[in-house]
Amino acid sequence: MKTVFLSYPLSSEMLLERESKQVVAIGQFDGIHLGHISVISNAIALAKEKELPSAVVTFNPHPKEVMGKGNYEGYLTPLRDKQELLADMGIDTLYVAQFDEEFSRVSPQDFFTDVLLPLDIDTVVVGFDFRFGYLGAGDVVMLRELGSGNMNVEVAPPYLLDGEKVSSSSIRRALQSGDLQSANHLFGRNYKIRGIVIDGEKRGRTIGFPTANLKLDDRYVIPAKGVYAVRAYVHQKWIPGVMNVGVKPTFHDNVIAPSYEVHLFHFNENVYGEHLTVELVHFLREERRFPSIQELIEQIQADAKQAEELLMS
Ligand SMILES: Cc1cc2nc3c(=O)[nH]c(=O)nc-3n(C[C@H](O)[C@H](O)[C@H](O)COP(=O)(O)O)c2cc1C
Ligand SMILES: Nc1ncnc2c1ncn2[C@@H]1O[C@H](COP(=O)(O)OP(=O)(O)OP(=O)(O)O)[C@@H](O)[C@H]1O
Repeated sequence: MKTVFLSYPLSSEMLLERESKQVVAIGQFDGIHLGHISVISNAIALAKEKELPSAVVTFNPHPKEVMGKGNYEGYLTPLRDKQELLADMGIDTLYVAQFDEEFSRVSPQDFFTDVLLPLDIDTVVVGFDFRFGYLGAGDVVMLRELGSGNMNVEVAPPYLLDGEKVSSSSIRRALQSGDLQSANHLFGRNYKIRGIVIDGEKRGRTIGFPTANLKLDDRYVIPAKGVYAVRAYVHQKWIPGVMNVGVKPTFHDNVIAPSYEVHLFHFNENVYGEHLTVELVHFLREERRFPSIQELIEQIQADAKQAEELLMS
């Protein structure tokens, strides 16, 4: 998959020499959840049928990060994860439109004329509630009007699960409240985060549970504080383990930023400075303050046993 970065207004260097038209899905697609997958698969199927290449247009940073003045809760799939997932799905080109204040003020008409038309689109695929342009003033009715005579417009119906529209917002809420099971159900896969292993306080070893402390690579949505059964991709293998996301209240007061600590089972290799991908499989319990270190150790032993059983089943 090629990734092409676009900034507004588009220049000719951003537009590759094209041999044919293409089928393009447009959206923020943070999470690449089941709803997004249905829209994108629609584009891929149409592209196959028409023997044309497939593409996705997305926006980066997330418009809510740019417009939200720092209140943004984080990404489910930062750009790198999005690229990986879309490449795996078989998308040929990913267009990443640089989202900034100026781009946010582009009208729906100008977005169509200045961004979509130059992409040489045969068919554009969007979800039923797609909005575009300044203040989200453009919708699928307007897209069909603008498209008429220029390109086909395909609108994917709502993708529902248990009667509700699958959305990035509902997945963010589920992750933040410890409902990992719902989040993973809505993703259609397990949530993953990626980070580099940094020095911790080196206490883990002394309590019998050495942990790899992660500094996340991107501004991910912070999952609920607590203990998770996980698998980590390290040295080309998926290794089961437990992760604590939290502030270690047994040892610290007034810590705000949570740490991500992973204890891998039956693993004794040096991973400092390496990048780990951690897949969150089950939420086990909330983080607690223990009256003694011994009680914390006993609880971690129980967590590890429970995680190992769950991950084996
Ligand atoms: C599975 C697991 C569960 C944990 N649960 C808690 C907890 O409930 N409360 C707490 O204060 N610390 C908890 N911790 C964090 C430990 O206190 C921490 O791993 C230890 O202090 C080592 O920290 P360090 O690697 O920064 O040295 C947990 C750690 C693991 C691996
Ligand atoms: N459940 C769904 N069914 C069908 N189309 C969807 C669904 N969710 C999103 N889409 C479509 O996918 C594209 C990207 O949507 P977007 O990422 O804004 O959706 P979202 O998951 O609802 O996000 P948020 O919760 O942040 O509003 C849009 O074209 C949108 O209409």
